[in-house]
Amino acid sequence: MAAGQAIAAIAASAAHRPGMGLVHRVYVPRMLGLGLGGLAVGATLQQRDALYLLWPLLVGHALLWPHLAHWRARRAPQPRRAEHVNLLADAFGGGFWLAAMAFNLLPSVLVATMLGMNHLAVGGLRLFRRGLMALALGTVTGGALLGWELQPLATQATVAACLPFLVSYPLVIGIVTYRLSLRLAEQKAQLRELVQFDPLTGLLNKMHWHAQMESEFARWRRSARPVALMLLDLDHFKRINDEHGHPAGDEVLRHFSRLLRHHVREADVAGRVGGEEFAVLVHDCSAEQAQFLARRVRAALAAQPVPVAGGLHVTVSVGIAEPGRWQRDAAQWLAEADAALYTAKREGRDQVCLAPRRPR
Ligand SMILES: Nc1nc2c(ncn2[C@@H]2O[C@H](COP(=O)(O)OP(=O)(O)OP(=O)(O)O)[C@@H](O)[C@H]2O)c(=O)[nH]1
Repeated sequence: MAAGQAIAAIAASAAHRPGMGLVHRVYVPRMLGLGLGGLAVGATLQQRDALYLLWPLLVGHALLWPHLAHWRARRAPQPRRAEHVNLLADAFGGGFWLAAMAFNLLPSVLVATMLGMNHLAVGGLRLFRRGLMALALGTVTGGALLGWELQPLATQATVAACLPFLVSYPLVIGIVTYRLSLRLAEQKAQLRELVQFDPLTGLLNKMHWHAQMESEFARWRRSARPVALMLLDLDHFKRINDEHGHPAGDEVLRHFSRLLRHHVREADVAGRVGGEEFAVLVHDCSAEQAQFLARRVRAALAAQPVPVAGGLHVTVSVGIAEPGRWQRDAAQWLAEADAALYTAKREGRDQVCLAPRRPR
């Protein structure tokens, strides 16, 4: 993906309010969890001939609450916080049903475990602890309203009613987690693009190109494999901006970067290191050989006017330097290429200059 697309993708996701992703992610699991959990609770209520009044409450909680919770969180100024409150309300409701089921062991453990899993997944230990408190509060409320009873054994029908919840809910959570991890990997790749590449040209940006230059210099010190550093600076670029506007200047930069990419090899490292300044690390190449490459780039630029403002003729000045034992560090290597570029500018532009050779 080009760096420009990465910016657009990240900007698009930033356009959503923070926390909306969470609100959408918990919607389906809550619908399924409460729907199938409600089935297990219903079977237990049936088993113990519970209060008639509990049935509409159960239907409302299992079938209506997930939509109400989603609607509430979507409209909240802070969706993430609202969703956390919803999750605590889930726990309170769960606690109430534990008391209403007279702590029937299988559905009670199932409900408490699934709630705990949700809280841990969404808000870590902090939400888990708060969820436990909400669960306890719901249990106390249920016990106080309905009386404290203990009927831990489940009938066959209750066990059967627990199975769909037991089987499907972890699978759904698995799918949600997998999709989340895919999204995170995608965003990580987008961020990597942003950190490394120049959004206008798609070449390496200054910071990353400099890092490559440093490691290339270190590699050369170890192996002495030839490498040349080429600095290319478009001539009188300010005039292009002034006479034809900034967008035309941007098109010139894009045009030149395409041309540069076309002429260097895949292994060479090209970057945009300033407004209209580009740099290439040309591998397995002496300064003299790099000079041929630079002349080819210069000739190609001269032969292909940039397709803006009826065809703009642009020229480029180039400075080239090799690494040498006399250089303390990569910065000195770069300074020599820069001095050669300065010579090319001073001597009339549109030309290629080599840094003077020194004894190795
Ligand atoms: N369109 C556009 N212009 C840029 C960008 N970045 C820097 N510039 C412009 O590039 C111009 C560079 O001008 P100078 O440094 O004076 O260089 P120059 O006009 O090319 O002159 P010489 O290098 O001496 O030939 C400035 O006008 C900057 O505003 C960019 O991303 N897009």
